[in-house]
Amino acid sequence: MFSLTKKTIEKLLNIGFEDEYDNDVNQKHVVNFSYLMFCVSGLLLLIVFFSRNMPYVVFICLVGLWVGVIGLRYSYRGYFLRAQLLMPIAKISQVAILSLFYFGAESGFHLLFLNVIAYAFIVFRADQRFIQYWIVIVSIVLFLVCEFLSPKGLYLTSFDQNLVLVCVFLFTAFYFAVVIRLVMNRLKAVNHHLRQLAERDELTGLSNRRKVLADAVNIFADSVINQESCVFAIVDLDHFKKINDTFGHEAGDLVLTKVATMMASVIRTEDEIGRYGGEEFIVIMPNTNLKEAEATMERMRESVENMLIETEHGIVIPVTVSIGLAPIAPSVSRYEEILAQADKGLYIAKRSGRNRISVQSIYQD
Ligand SMILES: Nc1nc2c(ncn2[C@@H]2O[C@H](COP(=O)(O)OP(=O)(O)OP(=O)(O)O)[C@@H](O)[C@H]2O)c(=O)[nH]1
Repeated sequence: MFSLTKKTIEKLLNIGFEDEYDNDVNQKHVVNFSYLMFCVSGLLLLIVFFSRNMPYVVFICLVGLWVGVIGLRYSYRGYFLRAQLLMPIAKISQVAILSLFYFGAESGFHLLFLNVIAYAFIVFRADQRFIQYWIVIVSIVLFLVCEFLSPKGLYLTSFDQNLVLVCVFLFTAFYFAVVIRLVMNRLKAVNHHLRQLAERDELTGLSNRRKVLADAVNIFADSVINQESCVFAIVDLDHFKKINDTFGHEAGDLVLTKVATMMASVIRTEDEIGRYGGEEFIVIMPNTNLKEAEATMERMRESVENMLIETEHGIVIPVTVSIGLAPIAPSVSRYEEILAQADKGLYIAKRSGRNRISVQSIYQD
């Protein structure tokens, strides 16, 4: 029940846009949310006026509700600017009518101008400052008019008055809380997305060079401090230039992607893998002794060798990898030295005929 309500609300908030990373996504959420709140408050007022037997005002409430639905419809159809603009006009009219003509300023309805001001600041972009300032100025002026002219409205008992004030307070607090939450959630999602873009290799989906080297620094430091074994490996596709030249660059990309996925599936979740550059990858295996690392890398080598990667014409592309391995040694103070050792291992594996692994270790365990 709760998740169904949540899903329905999310659907309503997302009216009129699908792209999660759309530039105006925050504003659109707030616009839709404001319309939802507008409709809900309009409905409540409708009930109040109906129960007080005031058909004339009930009619005005119905008009307000109709405007709310039109706003949502604008959003749905993609007329975002119209949806943006109609909301403050409708809200200002609603609050002004309530405060100046019906309930009077003592009701406290005019505090709802705060919501309009918050709306204006969040929903309009820097290039829409003109509209933003107008909405803020009109709201402030009308607020002051209500406050200082103190128009009298319907006779409200002190209980009625308190009730309205509590409702206005709750409505405003809820509005602010949800709007801040919407903005924060979006910010979090965008930050996450940006981090992904900054840390992922676009082609293979693995960590990119920057991320895997940052991991290397951290894992190296942790291993040294905790005196744990750790092994670095560099994996390089054999004769990759030939694959590109023979089957085309697109086929080369396909090979890189498939091999990367296969390699990532061979290692443990606590291991790290990333694209070092071109057809070269780094694997970092924390908490692993050399024998275990050799076994994992041998499994990786074999898995790649046995892969069946086909071009779109059904031709199988033969792929193998050479791997250089190096464990952390107590005498080493920088991770770059371990990487250099692994690179040396890779060079030897290539020179010895490729499709093999080679260990460069200062000490064997
Ligand atoms: N398709 C594709 N090719 C790439 C990419 N990045 C680098 N390459 C190619 O990878 C090839 C690497 O060639 P080399 O460094 O000569 O190495 P190799 O042919 O694999 O030879 P060995 O490493 O000695 O076995 C170059 O032709 C690059 O253009 C990429 O993202 N996609």
